[in-house]
Amino acid sequence: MAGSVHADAPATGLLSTRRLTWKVGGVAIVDGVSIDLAAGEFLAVIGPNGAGKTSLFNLITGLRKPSDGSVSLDGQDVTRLPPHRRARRGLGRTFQSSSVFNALSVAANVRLAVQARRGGSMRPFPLPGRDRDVAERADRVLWRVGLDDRADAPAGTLAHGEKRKLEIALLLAGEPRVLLLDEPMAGVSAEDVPGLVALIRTLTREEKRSVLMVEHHMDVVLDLADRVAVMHHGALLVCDTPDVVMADRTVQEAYLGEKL
Ligand SMILES: Nc1ncnc2c1ncn2[C@@H]1O[C@H](COP(=O)(O)OP(=O)(O)OP(=O)(O)O)[C@@H](O)[C@H]1O
Repeated sequence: MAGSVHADAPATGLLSTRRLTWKVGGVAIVDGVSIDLAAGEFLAVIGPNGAGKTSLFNLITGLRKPSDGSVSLDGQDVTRLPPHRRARRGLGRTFQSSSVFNALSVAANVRLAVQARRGGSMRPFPLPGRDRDVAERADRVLWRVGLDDRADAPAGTLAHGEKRKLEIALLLAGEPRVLLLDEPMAGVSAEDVPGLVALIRTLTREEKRSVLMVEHHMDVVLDLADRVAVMHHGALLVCDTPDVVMADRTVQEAYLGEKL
């Protein structure tokens, strides 16, 4: 398996998995995956439909319990921790299906996420004084993703591209050290893709965040990723630089009949 981590190697990444496995009815949906995500690294996870990419994310964030193997953050085993405890340790995730409250304003959605991060209640409207720093933090995050001019709009009225930005804002509100982006370009119109790619590049490279991203658009993957992990039938086929991965014959074969 080119460029990948040996299953017995110590967990050296900011985020590491070892022999991570999830079986359903005896079938391995995720099959012995060992990866290391270094601090400041951008690792893309690709693979044909049904390869197990979202399931791998679910195991890393704790939404699913593995049948075998481990997940560690900063060298600490978090395999048994529930999702909110992993989030508190710096693991943040966007979802393919939207996690936005459509009836609330864009700003109120972000304030809720900031409050949740600070261990506050989920009150949708800030109180004066005590919650001022929450509102200020939310404003900063909205400005950061370029949604400050849409702060008062109901979230349900946002266009697809704007909604993706709001999902990224909700993620940033949690102040994560490791960002898990699940298909950030899904549903985004072709003309909005470059803007969203530029935003993700700025948020990650300039601020040296570590990112694990599942994405089907290969041009986006090649544009952003330092390394690419390819999954097929639940297992890791290759994990290496984009050039090496694109030239790999087993990868071409895995994608047979699909556009790479
Ligand atoms: N809860 C479940 N029970 C049984 N099978 C499941 C479950 N969740 C996922 N699967 C199956 O596991 C396989 C991997 O699914 P997963 O969504 O992880 O793939 P993926 O690589 O993210 O696919 P896509 O690119 O289409 O989003 C699929 O065959 C899917 O049907």
